[in-house]
Amino acid sequence: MTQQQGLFLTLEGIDGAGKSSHIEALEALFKAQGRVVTRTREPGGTPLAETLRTMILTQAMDPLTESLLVFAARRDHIVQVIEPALARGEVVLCDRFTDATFAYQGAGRGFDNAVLSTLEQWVQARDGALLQPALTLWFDLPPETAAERLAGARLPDKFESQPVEFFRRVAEGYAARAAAAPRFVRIDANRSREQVWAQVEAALVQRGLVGGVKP
Ligand SMILES: Nc1ncnc2c1ncn2[C@@H]1O[C@H](COP(=O)(O)OP(=O)(O)OP(=O)(O)O)[C@@H](O)[C@H]1O
Ligand SMILES: Cc1cn([C@H]2C[C@H](O)[C@@H](COP(=O)(O)O)O2)c(=O)[nH]c1=O
Repeated sequence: MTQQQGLFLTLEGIDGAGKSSHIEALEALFKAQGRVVTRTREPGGTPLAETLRTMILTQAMDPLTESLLVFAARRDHIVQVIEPALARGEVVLCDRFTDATFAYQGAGRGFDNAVLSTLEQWVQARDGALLQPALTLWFDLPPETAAERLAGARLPDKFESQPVEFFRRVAEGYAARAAAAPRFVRIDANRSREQVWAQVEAALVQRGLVGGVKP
């Protein structure tokens, strides 16, 4: 039997946009197609990267330190989890990846995009190219609505405690990334869960990544 090609798919959006609410159904959808799925997240996905995640999400630090820790976690995640899973022909579903760094540290914190691009080159170099997702589902939701959804849902972490202006900049960062890369699919997240899921499923079907099977 020929091995299937690995597929790297990421979910992006501001905090509270609804990514995590759909990742389980996405996993089920690919499994229903006979695919093996590695579901993971950033920052995190390995013991070392999860330790770094705790630091990043709980401790105050300057934007360069934050960026270096995010990319250090990413490097370990790529080497230990993402690349091996892709080499085995699996579907890697990752809750956030480098677009989040450009959106949060770049647009949100105002950190230098050129430095982030250099770190990206170092960390994601792969056979003379850059490891990038094949598809990025961008959950686009107004920051005010995201804040309403998160209010009372859980205790806010360091990023979730930021004012709405921060998330406006992060959302603009995502919009700029999406305009520059055809791998992005905008999901209108300001809809019911069912309507959001219908857009996700349609995006995958349109690109021939899954058949029309319901999970
Ligand atoms: N379409 C929707 N309509 C209303 N509420 C929603 C919808 N989708 C998700 N929610 C709720 O909004 C909150 C945030 O959703 P979720 O945790 O999936 O967002 P997220 O993008 O993963 O956030 P984070 O990145 O901060 O983890 C949750 O309480 C969830 O139940
Ligand atoms: C990958 C990545 C993440 N962040 C921020 C974005 C979120 O606020 C948290 C992760 O929390 P989630 O509930 O798992 O979404 O980390 C960041 O600032 N930079 C990054 O590169």
